[in-house]
Amino acid sequence: MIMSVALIWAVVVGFCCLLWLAVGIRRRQPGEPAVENGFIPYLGCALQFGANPLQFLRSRQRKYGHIFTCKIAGKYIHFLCDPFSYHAVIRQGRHLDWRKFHFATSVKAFGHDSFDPRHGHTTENLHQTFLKTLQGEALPSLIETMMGHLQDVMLRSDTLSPSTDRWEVDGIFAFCYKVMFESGYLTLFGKELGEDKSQARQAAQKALVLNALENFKEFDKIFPALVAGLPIHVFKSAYSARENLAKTMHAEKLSRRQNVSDLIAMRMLLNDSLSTFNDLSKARTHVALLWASQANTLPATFWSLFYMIRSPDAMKAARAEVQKVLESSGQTADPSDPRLTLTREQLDNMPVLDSIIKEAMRLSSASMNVRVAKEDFLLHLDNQEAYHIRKDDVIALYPPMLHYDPEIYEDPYVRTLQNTKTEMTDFRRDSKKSSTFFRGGRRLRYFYMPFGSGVTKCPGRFFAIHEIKQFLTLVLVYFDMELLDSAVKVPPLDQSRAGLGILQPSYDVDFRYKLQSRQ
Ligand code: HEM
Repeated sequence: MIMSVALIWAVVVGFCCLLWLAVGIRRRQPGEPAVENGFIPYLGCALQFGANPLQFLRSRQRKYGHIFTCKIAGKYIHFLCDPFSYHAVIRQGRHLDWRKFHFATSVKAFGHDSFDPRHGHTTENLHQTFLKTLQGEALPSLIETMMGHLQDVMLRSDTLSPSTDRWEVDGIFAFCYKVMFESGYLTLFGKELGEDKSQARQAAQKALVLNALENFKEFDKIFPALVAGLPIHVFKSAYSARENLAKTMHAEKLSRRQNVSDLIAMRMLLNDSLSTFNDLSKARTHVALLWASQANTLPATFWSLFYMIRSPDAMKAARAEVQKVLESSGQTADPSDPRLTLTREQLDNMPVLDSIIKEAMRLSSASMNVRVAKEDFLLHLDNQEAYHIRKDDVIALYPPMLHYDPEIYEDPYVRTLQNTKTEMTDFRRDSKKSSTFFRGGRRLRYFYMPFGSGVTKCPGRFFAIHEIKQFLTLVLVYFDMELLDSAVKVPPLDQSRAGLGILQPSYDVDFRYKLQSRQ
């Protein structure tokens, strides 16, 4: 009896294996890139890729060359590793769909109805909404509001309560998280105070932001799993965290807030006028924007502050730059009346901070640029080779392959803020000069891509750089800061989020800060 059950199982397993071999794996057709199906049905190479994406891609690049195909979580992904061919993907955009993947990912993660106009829930051109409300004329007011909130959070509220005669010890990531989250949240979603400015009202407002922060953290933890396709219901606490956030973003709640950003105000209007979304779906679209505005900014701020504090040279140069900008605008920092302002032009003219932020992001960004083939087509690469791509296959660019390429960035891991050979790391040069980078003697068009590329390039990138610059400016003018361990190692990147943007540190790094005393 036991023998026959074992035999039946063996036959079933054997049959499944044959079925998988017959239909579950792809065979390379003439003219196609080399293909790796991986050993695990559906997942394919997902685990090997996930363990160390850069190492995985480099080893396949050595084996197969500029382009190869890997099955990952049910999708066939063509990884393009030749930076000179990145332009080819952008040029042949007519064969590629950038919306499909992005819209589908947002629906999966945030649970709202689709933004894809082809699905008929809305006619809003989301891309235009973002450009109108995050760039150009919309930018100065975002910057001004953020600067006010940053100073309120650092000095007026009880978030930090720093003093001149006592060092406070905190993790750098924890510090950046609480200051940037609260300031960014209030900048986008405004404050619910109305006429009532009583202490009780202020406390309720504070509690709302703190709850949002906790819910955001809980939800953000499982974000990679959602993108990989796992349903949110598997993660009970993350699901309720997301829904708690959505509850605070229903139209009637948001309409009570003051100083809501143009982005959220316009999205509310267009949700009502151009979509058939129900109230919950509308609220969830705002949660998606909260995530987009914070998930990368928080770790990017951490890495910027960490690398700056860690390098005495960088810190000295940054302090001098900040001092110069304040002097030239006739401002002095007064922590008891914190009202510094910096215009967009002044912020654009801070090459030292610019370099610190850009280098910090070069070393920590891992956003994968993804396009889906609309039809079978021939992808022409820079070296005149051409490859057949099948409909619905994915083409991916993985910028860390550039960011850590020693032929582009000499000593890519150690050069931060010490090497003066290239403009991006030379924090004394003028950032307005266009940077040029080469590989094998040829000038590169694409060498730095933390914000993505082409049509899907992050629309919030100017605001993001400005808000991190404002943050660094303020910590430099108001605080003295030191690492607890001046020889501390750079914490490893948490690779579980590889592909999704700026990676977080695997663990936090302690520092101490106190208010600068003024004579
Ligand atoms: C250091 C900070 C930031 C980084 C590194 C970053 C990076 C990115 C990346 C890589 C994408 C996807 C691009 C693609 O898929 O090809 C993206 C999309 C987006 N980002 Fe950012 N981002 C940052 C900050 C912000 C901020 C502060 C905002 C808003 C206030 C924002 C709003 C958005 C939006 C709305 C999208 C979706 C665009 C679309 O689908 O059309 N981002 N960002």
